[in-house]
Amino acid sequence: MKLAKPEAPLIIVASGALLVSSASSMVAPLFFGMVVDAAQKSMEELTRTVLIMFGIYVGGSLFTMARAWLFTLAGQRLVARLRKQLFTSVIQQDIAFYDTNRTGELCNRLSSDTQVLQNAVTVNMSMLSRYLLQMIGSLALMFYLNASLTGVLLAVVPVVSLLAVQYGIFNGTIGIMAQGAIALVLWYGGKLVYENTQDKSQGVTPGILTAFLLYTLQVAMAFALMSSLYGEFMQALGASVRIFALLDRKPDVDNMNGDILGQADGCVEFKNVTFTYPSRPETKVLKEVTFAVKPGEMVALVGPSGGGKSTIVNLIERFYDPDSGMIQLGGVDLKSLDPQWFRRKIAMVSQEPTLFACSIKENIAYGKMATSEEIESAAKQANAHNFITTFEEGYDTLVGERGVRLSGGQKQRIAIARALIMDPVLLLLDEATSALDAESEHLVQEAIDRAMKGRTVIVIAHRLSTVRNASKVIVIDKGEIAEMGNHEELIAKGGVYKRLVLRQLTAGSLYAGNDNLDVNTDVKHSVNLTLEKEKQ
Ligand SMILES: Nc1ncnc2c1ncn2[C@@H]1O[C@H](COP(=O)(O)OP(=O)(O)OP(=O)(O)O)[C@@H](O)[C@H]1O
Repeated sequence: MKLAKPEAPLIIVASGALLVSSASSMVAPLFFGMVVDAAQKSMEELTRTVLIMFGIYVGGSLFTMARAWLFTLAGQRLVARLRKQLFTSVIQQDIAFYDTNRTGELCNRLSSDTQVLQNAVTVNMSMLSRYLLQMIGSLALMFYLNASLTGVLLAVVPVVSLLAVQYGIFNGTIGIMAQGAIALVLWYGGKLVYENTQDKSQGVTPGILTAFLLYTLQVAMAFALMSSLYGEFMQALGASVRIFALLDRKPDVDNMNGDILGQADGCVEFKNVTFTYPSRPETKVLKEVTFAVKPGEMVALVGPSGGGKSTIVNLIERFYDPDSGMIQLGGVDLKSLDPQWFRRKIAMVSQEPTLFACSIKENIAYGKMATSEEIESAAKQANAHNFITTFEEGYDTLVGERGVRLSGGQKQRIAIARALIMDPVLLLLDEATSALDAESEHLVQEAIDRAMKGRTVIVIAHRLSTVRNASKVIVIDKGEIAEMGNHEELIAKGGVYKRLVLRQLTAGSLYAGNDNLDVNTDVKHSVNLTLEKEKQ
């Protein structure tokens, strides 16, 4: 596996330690048996054997510790790199990916799936190799020492293993008691075999018998523990399939390649754009949409809720690609431009701005490395400076997760400052419909009006006053352009737009089902005048 390459030396050393520690546990029962026999001979022999056994035990333990430490180290390094690669892959994905993948699941991929994989390739793998080595080594030694006795004792291995797998008898106090009971049964069973067979003549000593019993237990235990690893390996298999699917996923909207234009002029053109959200392939959200926005123009998108206004904005940012047709920026197909480049030329202020859990300063300077002066100047233009300076920490105030420590109006003004600091050629705006108090609303509106000056603006308009100032109003209904023209022309036309305006005048809303909208009395008056003129 390419991923494990840098850890290869560590894993090789760890495997060496694994071999030595497994060998020591393989010979341990034999030496225990030798102690039993030595006890019947002389004190010196007993001392010598006990010392050798102790040496093997201490040496084996040291290698076991080294093995565990090295495998853990290799595993942690591996998982750290895997997480970095996964994170890079996650943040490179297109927006469509986030429409279908939940954040919680992605976090799981990064945290627990990688952890499961780490355990599998290091701890579980080393345990499996150790048990396997222990089992094969022990069996080989037993056969070498006495084949017929091995045959008899091995008959009990499946029973003990089954008990162990079924009831987990190797854990806790019950485990120790169960092991003791099994050892007793084996001891008497073995003794019986020993006394009633010709093995007596083959030099089976009580020590060898003890060693055999311990080996039988060891083999049974290794077998049981190996089967318990099966579940963990299956889990790791699932985790690795999910991880590698994510690592290998190529975003549909390619972020890496594309041209950089010398100058971006803010001119936007939609040519027969048809679009379906990948997460809802059965519904066409935009149908053959064609319009052009000239540099410096202010264009308002209006229409009933769900008509496709935000979708148009999403497509300009190239969060998605159209199914057919073309979107051009500065006369060039958006698909052939470098998204990282053109997104720096476009700023977006949405109804619910996304703030990050850091300071106000960092939130404003999110799109650009800016000086304190630039940050302050942007905040002043966005009517945010005054409220920021009332905070004890000023621009260093932490806004909390998603900006929870700020009011709706304050969040919007921070978002406007963030847009202004970029000095974008194209400003995409979604006017707030959320209920702001009159003071806050006025400050936000003033900031928006200021932000619009001197650049191309496409605004999803909710206020009649904005629409009236727009050089072009595009009415989007059910994914199609229903009408296009300026306010006066569209009122004169007497179509969808006029009905929307009338509804706003009667229900206080430019859109069906939304009555939070503000209509200034003077605007109402002017529209009424227009409508009356039209009647005459
Ligand atoms: N990410 C998405 N995945 C699937 N469908 C979506 C997605 N976003 C919007 N839609 C659907 O696309 C259609 C157009 O939505 P859009 O948000 O563009 O409308 P809108 O005119 O901006 O509405 P509103 O004024 O309520 O914001 C709706 O039917 C909506 O349900």
